[in-house]
Amino acid sequence: MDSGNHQIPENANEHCPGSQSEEAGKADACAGCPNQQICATAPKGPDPDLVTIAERMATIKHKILVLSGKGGVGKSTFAAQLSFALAEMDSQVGLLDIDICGPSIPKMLGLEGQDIHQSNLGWSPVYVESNLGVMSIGFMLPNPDEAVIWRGPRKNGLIKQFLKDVDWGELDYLVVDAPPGTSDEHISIVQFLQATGIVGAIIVTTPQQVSLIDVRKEISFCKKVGIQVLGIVENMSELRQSISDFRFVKSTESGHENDVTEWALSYIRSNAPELLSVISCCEVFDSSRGGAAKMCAEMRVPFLGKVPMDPHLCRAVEEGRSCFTDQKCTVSAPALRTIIEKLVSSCQ
Ligand SMILES: Nc1ncnc2c1ncn2[C@@H]1O[C@H](COP(=O)(O)OP(=O)(O)OP(=O)(O)O)[C@@H](O)[C@H]1O
Repeated sequence: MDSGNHQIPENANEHCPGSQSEEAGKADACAGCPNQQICATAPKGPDPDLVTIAERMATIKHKILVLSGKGGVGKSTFAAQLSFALAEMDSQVGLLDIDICGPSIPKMLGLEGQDIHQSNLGWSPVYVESNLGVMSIGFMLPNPDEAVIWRGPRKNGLIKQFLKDVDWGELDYLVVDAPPGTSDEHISIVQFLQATGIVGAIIVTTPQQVSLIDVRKEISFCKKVGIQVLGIVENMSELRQSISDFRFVKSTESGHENDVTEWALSYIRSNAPELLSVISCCEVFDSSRGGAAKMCAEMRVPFLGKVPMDPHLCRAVEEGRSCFTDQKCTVSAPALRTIIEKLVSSCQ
C-alpha cells in the first residue's frame, strides 16, 4: 500500500479509489482488481477503537498469527502446542482464538466448559496455568453443538471486542489462531493489530499440492497487507509410529477382521525384539513435488521444518494436553520443539 492518504495498493487497477474510500471494491475501476474483495469488505475510515486497542496491546511484546490455507492441516494444533511450549519456557503467554465459526482452542487446551469472567479491568482470559491465558468464542457459547452463523460485520465486532476488552496483563507472546483462508477474520485482525506491531505470521500446511496451492495465496495475502511471514511449518509430513503402537488385523475367509495384535507383538518380542525400537515411516500425503520446502524456496519465505503425523500427538490434543510433557510424543515433540526454538530466536 502507498503511505499517502489514499491507501492505493501497489498492484491496484488504474483509477483505484483507494482502499479506505467508501467506493473501495465497489467502483467500476475495481472490477477485476486482485484486491477487490479485501477492499470491499474491510472497514473504512479512521476508527476510534484503534486507540483503545493500541493501549491494550501496549503490554504485549510479541504478537504472532498462526494461519493456514486449508482447514484440518493442524493450524490450531500448532497454535496450542506453541502456546504450551512458550509457557513452559517461562514466558507469559496469551492464546487468542479468532476462529469464530469453529473454535477448537478451548478443547485443545483442556478448557472445555469454562466461562469467561469479567472484572472492572475487562474480560479475564481463562487460565491453563498462571502464565498461559486463553480467549475464545468457544467460552461464550451456551451450547457447543450450536453453529455460529455470523456475517462479516458481527465477526469483525467480536474480534475487535476481544482486542479492546480482554485484560491480558503483561505478555511476552500473544498467539492468534485464525480460521483457514483469507476472510473477514484475517482482514479484521490485521487491520486492528497492524499499527500495534505484529511480529509476523506462521503458516501451517500439509505437504501435498492441494494444500500448498492455498498456502501460496496465504503468503500473497501476508505480502499484500504487509505482514512478515516468519515461516512455513509442514505438518503431517509422514506417519511415524513405533511398532509397539501398531494394531495388527487378519482378515478371515468370511470377510471379518480379527485383531491379532497380542499374538503379533508377542511373536516379535520372542523372535525379533530389536524390531520394537524401529519406527515405521509412511508417507500419507504426496510430497513427490517437493513439499513445503520447495515452495518456500520458490516463494522466498523461511521453511521452519516438518512435524510428522503422530497418533500420540493427536491423543494429547484430544485430551487438551501439552505434547512436551507426554513421554509418548517421541516423534512429534522434538520436531515441534526445534521449530519453536527457531521461532523464538527469530522474535528476539
Ligand atoms: N502432526 C500430527 N499428528 C497427528 N495428528 C495431528 C497432527 N497435527 C494435527 N493433528 C490432528 O489433526 C486434526 C486437525 O487438526 P487441527 O484442528 O489443528 O487443524 P486446523 O488446521 O486447525 O483445522 P481447522 O482450521 O479446520 O480448525 C486434529 O484432530 C489434530 O489432533
